[in-house]
Amino acid sequence: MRRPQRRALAKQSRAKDGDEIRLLEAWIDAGKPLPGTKPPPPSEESSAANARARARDVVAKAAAGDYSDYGASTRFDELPLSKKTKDALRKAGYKEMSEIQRAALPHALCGHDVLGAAKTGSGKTLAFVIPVIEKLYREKWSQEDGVGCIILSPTNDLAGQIWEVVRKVGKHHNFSGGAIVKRTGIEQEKERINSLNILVCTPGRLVQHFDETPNFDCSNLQILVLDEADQILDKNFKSQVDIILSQIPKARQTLLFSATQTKSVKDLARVSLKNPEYISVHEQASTATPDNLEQCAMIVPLEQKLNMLWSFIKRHLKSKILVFLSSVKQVKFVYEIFKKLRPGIPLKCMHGRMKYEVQQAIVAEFSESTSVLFSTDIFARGLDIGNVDWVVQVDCPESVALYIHRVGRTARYNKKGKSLIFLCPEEERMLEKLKATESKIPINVRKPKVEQLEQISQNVAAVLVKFPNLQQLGKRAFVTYLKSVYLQGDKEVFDLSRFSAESFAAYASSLGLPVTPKIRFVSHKKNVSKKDMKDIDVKQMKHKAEVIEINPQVNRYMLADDGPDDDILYPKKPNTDANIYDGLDDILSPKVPGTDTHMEPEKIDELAARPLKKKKLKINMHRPVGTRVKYDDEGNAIDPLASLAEEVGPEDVIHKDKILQRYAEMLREMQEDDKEDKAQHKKSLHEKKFEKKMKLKRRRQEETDAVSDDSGSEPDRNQNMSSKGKKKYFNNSDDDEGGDAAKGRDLLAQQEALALKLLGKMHD
Ligand SMILES: Nc1ncnc2c1ncn2[C@@H]1O[C@H](COP(=O)(O)OP(=O)(O)OP(=O)(O)O)[C@@H](O)[C@H]1O
Repeated sequence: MRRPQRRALAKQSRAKDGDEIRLLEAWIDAGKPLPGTKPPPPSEESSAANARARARDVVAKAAAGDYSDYGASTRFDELPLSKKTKDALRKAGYKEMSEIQRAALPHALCGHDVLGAAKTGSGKTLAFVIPVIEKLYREKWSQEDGVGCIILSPTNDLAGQIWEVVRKVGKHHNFSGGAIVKRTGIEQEKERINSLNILVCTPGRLVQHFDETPNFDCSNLQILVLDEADQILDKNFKSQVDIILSQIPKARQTLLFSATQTKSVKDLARVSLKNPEYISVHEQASTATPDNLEQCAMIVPLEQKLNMLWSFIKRHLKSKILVFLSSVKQVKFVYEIFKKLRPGIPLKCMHGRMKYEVQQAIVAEFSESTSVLFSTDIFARGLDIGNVDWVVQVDCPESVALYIHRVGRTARYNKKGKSLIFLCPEEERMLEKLKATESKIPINVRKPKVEQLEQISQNVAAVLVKFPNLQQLGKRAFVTYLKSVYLQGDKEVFDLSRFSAESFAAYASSLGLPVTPKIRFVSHKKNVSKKDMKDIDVKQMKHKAEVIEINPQVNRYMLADDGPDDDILYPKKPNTDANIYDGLDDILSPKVPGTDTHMEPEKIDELAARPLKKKKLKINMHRPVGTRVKYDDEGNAIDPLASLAEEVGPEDVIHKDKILQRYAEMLREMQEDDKEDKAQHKKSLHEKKFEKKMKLKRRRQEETDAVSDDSGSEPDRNQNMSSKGKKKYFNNSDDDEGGDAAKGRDLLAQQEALALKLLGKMHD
């Protein structure tokens, strides 16, 4: 009895969906925004009650065939969205649209390709998730239709986060989908991937499925989304994205979003956008970063960075702080050391070498509690953690764009936040870039209060003595930091030759290391695959912790999931928004009025307290690729040619001349051996022959003796016979043949002996 009822209900619901889809399609078509149009500013009279009434009115009119121009909507419920989506949005607390949502949703809903740019934390995720769900709903997509949408994200964690938003918004719909991340094994994924309608994944994982999953089919794809599009389209993902684009239909909708959007025509041509809407809602804004973000920079010499970070944390024990370092080793080292030194606030660390579940657990914990999270750039883009008070960049970001993404982990969606970046004096150029008008970053330079700077190098050294394994980690943190600087593409900012050998030594000692680890920079073969290069590095690091070779072709991202010290201070540049920095008084820096951004030399002397006068390393970073710079024990660069002899060890290179010489020697030896063998063989033949002769002689003698004992005639006959026999023995043709055969055997034996010798020599 129940079954027919259920079937009837399903039928009813399908009919209802069908009606709703017809209504939505008519509404979308009738009220769609004209290409290139932006929404008008929201009207003033929007009390919550008014807005709700207006939304009800809009929907009622649409149902009656009077479709509104939804391009001007300010609330989600004024848009031509399915009831299921609206209900989910309402339950999740999303009512008013953000600026990017207002601008992008009307275009995306009516099927336009969109290239969306808006500040970090401004709600870009919903701006692409809603159109995805609505498109599949209107297409009546079901499990049997296979993959209808792919959302690409640069990291697994971000893919997981986006999937959660898809789940939240699509919870009343019947789509299947998932974040294809390393949590589930690839084999399990292969089994289910063809039945998923919405895939959220990294380009690498998707390509793996194209390569390995039988019958993996995306030929029905309706929408492709690239979150953090500029990163997905950059050279690090190029080959993977090209494969993906070759496997999906060209007739699709494409949505590209990022806070730092690509404007490269080449990039956009690759994704074959069709009349895209370029929506950059904050293009006219005075800042590229969130308005509620207070930003500050400090010039900190390499060897004082750890002290500075420690002192900062000790003064912010009630804050949620996200700290960016440039390599996994640094993250691990700083985390382990600070944990041992107990600053009085929970510490966490996160990097790409962790299991996905562990990363998720850490993110969840960090969201909940006041703590310090040390992280690589795996966390820099997209991740949405509530209420981060401070973002501290201990190591300089590789670009202004990365700076924007890192600081964007705080001050999200109307919340307040603060950020602090430590820059070495050698990286001063980055400060200029951040302050450049076109960067639109209102950053304020502060100088720390020296008296509040805690010197922890000795404590760190004591920890290393107690925990020797941390010493290894310290060495690796040291070398990977230098490595990351060396591998940076922007040599205006990252130039190791600007650092003195003494600052390296002081940096090593600030990490508690008793000696400065040796570093060697090497260029490896061209055309080595990224994976191989990574392996080379890892291998080298495994067996020689102190001498690390750096391949300039190793991409920086490879390290990412793999720092600096003293305070030099810039006087603060006058800023018309000076009072927005009031909240920063509590870092370690009093405000210094003035316009000059030069370093104060007396401060450098006072604070850096460097043991020796700076001596510049003679490193030519602009040398042609393929040459190697080596350093001696003091850290001085050795002339590449001078070090060539040393570099080319017998085990490294096989010399052709030497090989030929060795072969000639072997041949001579073998010929001599040959002569000896022949002589030996001849001798042994002679001996045998002689022995036979003697035997015969003896026998004949015996016979003669026997005959002489007999009667007369017979012995002559016998003698004749024996002499005949003797003659016959030596002269008959059989015997002649036997002699040739013996010669042949001898020759064969000689050859075998020779071959054996030759083999023996070769093995030697
Ligand atoms: N309309 C809205 N109303 C209320 N909160 C919203 C709205 N849209 C988004 N949010 C919230 O704002 C926060 C940031 O959103 P989201 O992660 O989409 O930002 P983003 O622009 O993608 O940032 P990023 O550039 O860092 O990736 C999230 O916590 C999200 O839940």
